[in-house]
Amino acid sequence: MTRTAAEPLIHSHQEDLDAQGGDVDESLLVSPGVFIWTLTFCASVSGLLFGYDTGVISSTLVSIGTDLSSRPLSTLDKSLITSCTSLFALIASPLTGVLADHWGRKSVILLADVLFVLGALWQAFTQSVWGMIGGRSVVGIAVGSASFVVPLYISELSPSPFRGRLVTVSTLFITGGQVVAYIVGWIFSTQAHGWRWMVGLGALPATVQFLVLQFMPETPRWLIKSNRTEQAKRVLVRTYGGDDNIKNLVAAVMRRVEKEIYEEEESAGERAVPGSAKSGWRAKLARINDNMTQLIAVGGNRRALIIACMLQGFQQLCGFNSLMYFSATIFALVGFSSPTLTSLSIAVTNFAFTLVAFYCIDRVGRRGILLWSIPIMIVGLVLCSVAFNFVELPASKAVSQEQAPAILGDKIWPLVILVAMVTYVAGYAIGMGNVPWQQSELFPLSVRSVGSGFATATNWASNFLIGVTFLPMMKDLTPVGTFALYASVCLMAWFTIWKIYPETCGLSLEDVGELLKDEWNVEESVRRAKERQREAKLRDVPLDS
Ligand SMILES: O[C@H]1[C@H](O)[C@@H](O)[C@H](O)[C@@H](O)[C@H]1O
Repeated sequence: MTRTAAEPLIHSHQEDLDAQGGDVDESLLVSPGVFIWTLTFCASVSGLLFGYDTGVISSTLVSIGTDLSSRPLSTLDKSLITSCTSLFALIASPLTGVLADHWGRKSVILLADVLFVLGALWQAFTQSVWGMIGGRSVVGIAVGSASFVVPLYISELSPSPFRGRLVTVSTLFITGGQVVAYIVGWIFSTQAHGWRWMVGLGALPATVQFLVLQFMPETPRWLIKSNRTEQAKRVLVRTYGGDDNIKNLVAAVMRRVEKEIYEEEESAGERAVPGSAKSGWRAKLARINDNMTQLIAVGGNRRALIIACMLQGFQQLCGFNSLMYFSATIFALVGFSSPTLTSLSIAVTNFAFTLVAFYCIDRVGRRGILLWSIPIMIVGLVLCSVAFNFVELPASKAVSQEQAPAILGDKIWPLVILVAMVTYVAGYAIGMGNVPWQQSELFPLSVRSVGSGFATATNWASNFLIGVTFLPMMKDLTPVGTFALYASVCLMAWFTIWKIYPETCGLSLEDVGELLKDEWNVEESVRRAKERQREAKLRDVPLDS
């Protein structure tokens, strides 16, 4: 079999299967091709913007001074500027979830780019606090749309053995964007009006992505659903490589998706009230209404929604973003002389350990990686909570982001807190930080987009909650209580995942739907995942090397 650089490697057993004309197994693919890598990287630029825009706000707030409305920012101004982004993200994700079904996944990425540019320029040129809130809200709509549609786009394009790691690339870009935001913030914070550059720079990658996206295809699954089968076939051929030897594989994927659509349309037909045929926008509204109902009423969809929302909720409620937003404040409180630089260790650890997730996720599995990484988070949080007992905090001063005083006490405990936080963040980045973004694979095609939209809204709602409760909790519940609470949330997450989250690693998108159809199927899924691993070993092909 000849192979060009643009084609994925495929195990030679594939040729035997093709010769026999038998059905084909995606796990025989040995690596993704250049085409799919290129699409993944281009789509993930939205992740970079997501990370950058959410990460840059803390240095922006401390650099604005009196540039807006000719006065210093009040605490209320700061809260509004910070929280409006997550608020608008949470409103936008279910709405653009519906749009992604009608316009296509790519169109929503394009829309998000336009909003990213608009929001960045709006913030950079605004003269008032309300102008800033307006700009941040536009960015919120962009972030809310991009955060669900990019993993959806990637998972619908990816061959199943690589889906986990390809979706993880978008999380790598998010965490990378946060590191870049910290560094840019640090560079520009010393310059007069430097914050305008910090927020304005986000327009650059968005413009580049907008241009590159013109050359990128829609996902084959959306194309098939929109009756564009020839186009879908062309995308699949390029995704799996142009080689004749994979034609059976492409045909098998087409068959699988068409079968799923056929079954879904058949049951929609059965559900339709006789004589209720509508046309135009009425038909569209009826379709949207039907999708929403099906998301809740059909057992498999409901289970998928519960798992996706549960994972997204726990991703935020475990408290990671309080460190992302306020770690400099905490490090200043416990006495580090350079808190901003110390807090960079949080962002860098998050990025570095997402690389570990990238390596492991298709080997260990989604469920597997969560079950062994959450205990690491718990160890970090408990250690943190214990260490805070030994650090004397300035009781007279409220915990505020502005000027937390440098202090005190024994030097060893602040260091223990740093080590504990880094341990927690490492555990988070390996599992919780990225597995919830694999959400799209849980839903069948008919409700994939709306389901992912709702799960993403859960993420942003919980993100908002953590953002507004962290500082009051540090004050009223004390740091010891706050970190102990996050540890107990992680414990709850572990048990819930253990009970209801089946292993989806290596399954095709269509097979995941089958898995959740009648029950959670946890034991069966784990057994089958082990079987797949054994088979791969027997063939001497790592599932995902
Ligand atoms: O997956 C991402 C990532 O873990 C980020 O670091 C975090 O800030 C986001 O909230 C999360 O959704």
